Amino acid sequence: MRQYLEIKEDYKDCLVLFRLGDFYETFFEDAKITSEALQITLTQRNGHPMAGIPHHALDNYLKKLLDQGFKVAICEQMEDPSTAKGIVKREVTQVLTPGTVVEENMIDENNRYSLLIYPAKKGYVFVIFDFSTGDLYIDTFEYTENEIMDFISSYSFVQVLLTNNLRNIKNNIKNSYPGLYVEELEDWYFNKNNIDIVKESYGILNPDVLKLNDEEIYALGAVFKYLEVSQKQKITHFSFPKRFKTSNNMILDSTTILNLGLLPNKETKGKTLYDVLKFTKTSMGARHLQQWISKPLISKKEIEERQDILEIFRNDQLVMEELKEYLSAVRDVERIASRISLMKATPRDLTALKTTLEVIPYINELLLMLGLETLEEFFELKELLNRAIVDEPSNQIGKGKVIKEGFNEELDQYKKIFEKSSDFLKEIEIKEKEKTGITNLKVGRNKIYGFYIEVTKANSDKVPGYYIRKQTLVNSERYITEELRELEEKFSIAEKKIDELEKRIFEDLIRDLQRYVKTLKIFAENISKIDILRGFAEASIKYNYVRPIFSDNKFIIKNGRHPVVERFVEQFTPNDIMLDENKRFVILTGPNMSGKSTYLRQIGIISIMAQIGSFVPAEYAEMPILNNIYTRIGAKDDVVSGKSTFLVEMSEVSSILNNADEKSLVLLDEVGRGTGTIDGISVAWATSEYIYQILKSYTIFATHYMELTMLADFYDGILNKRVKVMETESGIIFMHKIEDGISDKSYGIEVAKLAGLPAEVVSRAKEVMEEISNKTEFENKLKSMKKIKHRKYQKNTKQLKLF
Ligand SMILES: Nc1ncnc2c1ncn2[C@@H]1O[C@H](COP(=O)(O)OP(=O)(O)OP(=O)(O)O)[C@@H](O)[C@H]1O
Repeated sequence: MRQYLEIKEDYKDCLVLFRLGDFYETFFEDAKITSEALQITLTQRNGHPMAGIPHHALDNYLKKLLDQGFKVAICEQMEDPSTAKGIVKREVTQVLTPGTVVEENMIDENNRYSLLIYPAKKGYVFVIFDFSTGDLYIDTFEYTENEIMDFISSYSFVQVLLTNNLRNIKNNIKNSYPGLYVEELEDWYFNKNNIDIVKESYGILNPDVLKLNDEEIYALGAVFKYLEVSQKQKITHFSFPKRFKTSNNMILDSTTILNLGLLPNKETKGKTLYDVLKFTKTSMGARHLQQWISKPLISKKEIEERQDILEIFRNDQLVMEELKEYLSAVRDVERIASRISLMKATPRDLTALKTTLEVIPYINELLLMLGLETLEEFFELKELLNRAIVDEPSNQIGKGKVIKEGFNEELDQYKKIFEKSSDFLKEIEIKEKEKTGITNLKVGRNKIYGFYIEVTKANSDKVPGYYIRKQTLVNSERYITEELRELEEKFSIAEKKIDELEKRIFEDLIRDLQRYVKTLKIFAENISKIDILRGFAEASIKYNYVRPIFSDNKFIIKNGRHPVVERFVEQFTPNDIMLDENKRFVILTGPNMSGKSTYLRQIGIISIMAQIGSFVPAEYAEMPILNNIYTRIGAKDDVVSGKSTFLVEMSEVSSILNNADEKSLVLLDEVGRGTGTIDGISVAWATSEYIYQILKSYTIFATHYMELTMLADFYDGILNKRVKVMETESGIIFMHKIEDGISDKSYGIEVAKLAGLPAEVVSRAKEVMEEISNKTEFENKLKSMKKIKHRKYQKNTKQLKLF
């Protein structure tokens, strides 16, 4: 127990799983927590609480603990208990958190991004990394605490690390995401010699090649230090840091990713753009698809390169189908490479790698037929794996069932001795039967007692004198002979040697394979691209998408559809948009539920699809390459920070007005609704003018404020559109069709009726409306709006930041 307490002292923040024989035990407070979390029995040892899990079921239980946000330290026996003198030496061999698991059976195909937040002089450095794939991004963001929360909400992080002076953010995260693992890192994680850790991890002499500033290097060093401490080894499998903000990509803000339903989270799973486009066959492809969607391209050349490949697949559907079959056999090489680098690869990983390498030539054959670039074939690696690993290896190393015959002479020799001894056992059985005349005599082996000759009690009198009694069972006796004892010794030595040798050979092999990690990761990226684009081709055929073309000053979508909504409604009504440099602002009016938000989102999503290289749900699309999309859709309270709906709304508008430009698409839904009508209209009016005059962004503004439609009288480039509604005897029918004009009524009461409000309430509402709707008043308001003085904005962005 003293040994346990000493170890626990160093791992106070962890649940310590302490190996005792065939169990991992937990003690004291840890035992109470573990038994509760895993629903296992709480027992006692010397009067102290204890709860244990069988060693073979570790992964299963570990997964449950990590999923519940615990940090777990695994304390192993460092020597064989049967030969150890005194107390068996034990050490913590690894510390696991949700962001540091890489074991195949504990994680699904999705990326497992962790986020480290480090306060910089200006803003915060974010390091976003996936330990299981080695993918890493870094950047400095001038975010407010609320923007940090938004950022966290739009990416499904598995853990957040932060410095200990960010308590407020930590508490906010804890309140908003109770299941998310959050850890404060002490100051010593961040210091000057982090530069050395970074250099070592990347094997570089000069960190300048990483193009990071000092603060970013510290933050990155802290990540490596954290991982080194928890994994107890050097970390070398990460890719060079990629910038989150690059000039090659659109940087979608988290609000837009959420508003447009681009990537799945718990609530939107199955109903996002990602779900519609996920025709990928490999886990790597699926993960990279998420990355593509969150970072659409802005280079026409790169987009068109993707489109060209897609088109090639699309034009040869037979090959496309065949390729699908082969891709299905491709395993998660990206993660296998990480496990090789971390010395955590299993025999199963190597078989998976072998299978993958075997299908590459077939994939390459198809790629060649299509005139596409082929993939690296790794001949040498394939040959090595074929030579080293048996076809169906056991996942338990040390039983002689992993390393192939011929790979290591010494191992082969002991395996032969082992096999011979088994044959010899059979011979002894025959011989002893003959000698003693006991026909049901059996020669066998028991894990604890070793070799034995078993004779039933009925035949005890026939047992010869040279049999030495070893064990008494209910109906039989077990004996040993001198010959058998000698054989047993040889057998045990061989068994032990096989165990030692196979483990060592396997370890050496993995170490040797580390030279392939970099190229395997490049392969992973290349095959993901093929997988995704093949999938885009399949989606484009199945869902009838067209290839968009890009032109600077036209934004034309004919008969466009919302790719997600169209999958869920019986009949989707397609709609057009036609904007250009002179007509680039649409005020869209229409009743609730008529399809305004869908239309708005559809234009955003189609733009994103176009810029990730996919075809789009439309009959024709000619669009500009946008450098960003900004959205203000839906009103939500920010309970955590205590901000009202209106304040959240205005913060978002402020961010748009500070960032959008003529190459942006701005989608506004109901701006100003969170406050009084007059205030709301005024803010919406001023915002629209500013966007129109100064930012010149392509904009669609859906609103209930009829008054805003008067903007079109002031500015030639502002258009009024409405959603068509049909009035019938029994109520209104939504046509979901966008047409020129202004929605003349708000139909609020009609929608209330559709929603099932009691008939009396609906008819009373109509009565009240008759009485209060004063036409003259409305007309007077319009008249006074006509008199609004023109205002020419002067661009002065510095003063704009309101929140
Ligand atoms: N073009 C369309 N074709 C078919 N169905 C549609 C179309 N657009 C919208 N719908 C259906 O109508 C529903 C309501 O659409 P949407 O949310 O866009 O309305 P809205 O006008 O924005 O409403 P609100 O003002 O209340 O937010 C959608 O969930 C969808 O089922």
